[in-house]
Amino acid sequence: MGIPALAVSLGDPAGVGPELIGAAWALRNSAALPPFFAVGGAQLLAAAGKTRGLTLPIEIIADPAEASVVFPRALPVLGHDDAPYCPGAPDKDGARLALGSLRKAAQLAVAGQAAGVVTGPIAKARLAEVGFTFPGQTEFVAHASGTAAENAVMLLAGPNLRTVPLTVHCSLASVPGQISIDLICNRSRITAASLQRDFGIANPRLAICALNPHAGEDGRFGDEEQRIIAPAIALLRAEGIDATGPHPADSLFSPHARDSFDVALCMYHDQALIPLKALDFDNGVNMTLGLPIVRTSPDHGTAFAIAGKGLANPGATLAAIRMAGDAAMRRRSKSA
Ligand SMILES: NC(=O)C1=CN([C@@H]2O[C@H](COP(=O)(O)OP(=O)(O)OC[C@H]3O[C@@H](n4cnc5c(N)ncnc54)[C@H](O)[C@@H]3O)[C@@H](O)[C@H]2O)C=CC1
Ligand SMILES: NCC(=O)COP(=O)(O)O
Repeated sequence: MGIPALAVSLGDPAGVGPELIGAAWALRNSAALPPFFAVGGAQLLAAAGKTRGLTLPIEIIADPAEASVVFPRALPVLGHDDAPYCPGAPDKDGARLALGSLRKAAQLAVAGQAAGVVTGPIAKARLAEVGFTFPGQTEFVAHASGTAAENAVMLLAGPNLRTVPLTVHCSLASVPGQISIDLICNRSRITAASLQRDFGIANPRLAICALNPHAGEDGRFGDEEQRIIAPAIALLRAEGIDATGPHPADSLFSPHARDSFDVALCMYHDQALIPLKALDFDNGVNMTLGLPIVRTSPDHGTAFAIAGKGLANPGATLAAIRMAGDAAMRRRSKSA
């Protein structure tokens, strides 16, 4: 029996998520995408597709197992949950639909009825208004799959770069207090194992960023490098992990330096996401490492201002679906 289809959650219905699901289905052959189905939103997806000039054949399915058969001729949509299409105007009904779609997609992946989950972009503040208590979809999917939040690691991956933010959705002021030897070692171990398992990199090279300018300049601009980051790197190296650093972050992303590592572990969100989005915005994928299930997402957000205008680039959604399919295949072939 083949691998099941991927479950794709809608994201916020007022954002670019729904139109990009339709665009991905329309490009499925040229983009060599694995089979996927959307979780809910049949009317919404049809209306969003129209804004891009697409008349999408949509078939509602009752069981994810039907998706792979339907996929070549129509966009499979699981179930009847729906909402009106109001691009650029998020509301609570839409947030509830987004949350229900995310929850169901994650459940199906956990149950093995989907090969993995690809999450459409949500606005965290909108979902919080309808009871979403997690900082983001990363922590939600970790919880749904029985994984401790500290073991769910955010990877941003594009054709030119992979980065991991070691701290994520928190204030910049809280970052120095959150960085510890345990945090760096735990997330580095998960990253190294995931690059082997999901990307087939036998001996991943991890570049660990400094926190301070010039890696602290021998303690003149901060001592986190000496107290925390260098000792963590020494521990990782003693375990056989190819970790280097602390690297001054300003030069780590130059074309020459990028050849010297497979992933950069960064101390805070923007240190990781700025270079990734500068280089690979239209093909960037957010993947959660350390889970028993595969989860990816496009790197971008809801982009409310351009939703429904035919302007949103589908590249990151295509890349997220493809990466999830590749990872699921690798896991499947290893366990066979
Ligand atoms: N994976 C997810 O669920 C993510 C969700 N977000 C959420 O999205 C909301 C908006 O966040 P922003 O920081 O404004 O980021 P954003 O990615 O939504 O928009 C940033 C800029 O990029 C443009 N853009 C985004 N996607 C595009 C695409 N596919 N093609 C062309 N242009 C595109 C937008 O028009 C805007 O100018 C926030 O509520 C945030 O929480 C942000 C990042 C990821
Ligand atoms: N900046 C990345 C982002 O917001 C995605 O977060 P998540 O919802 O995937 O946890």
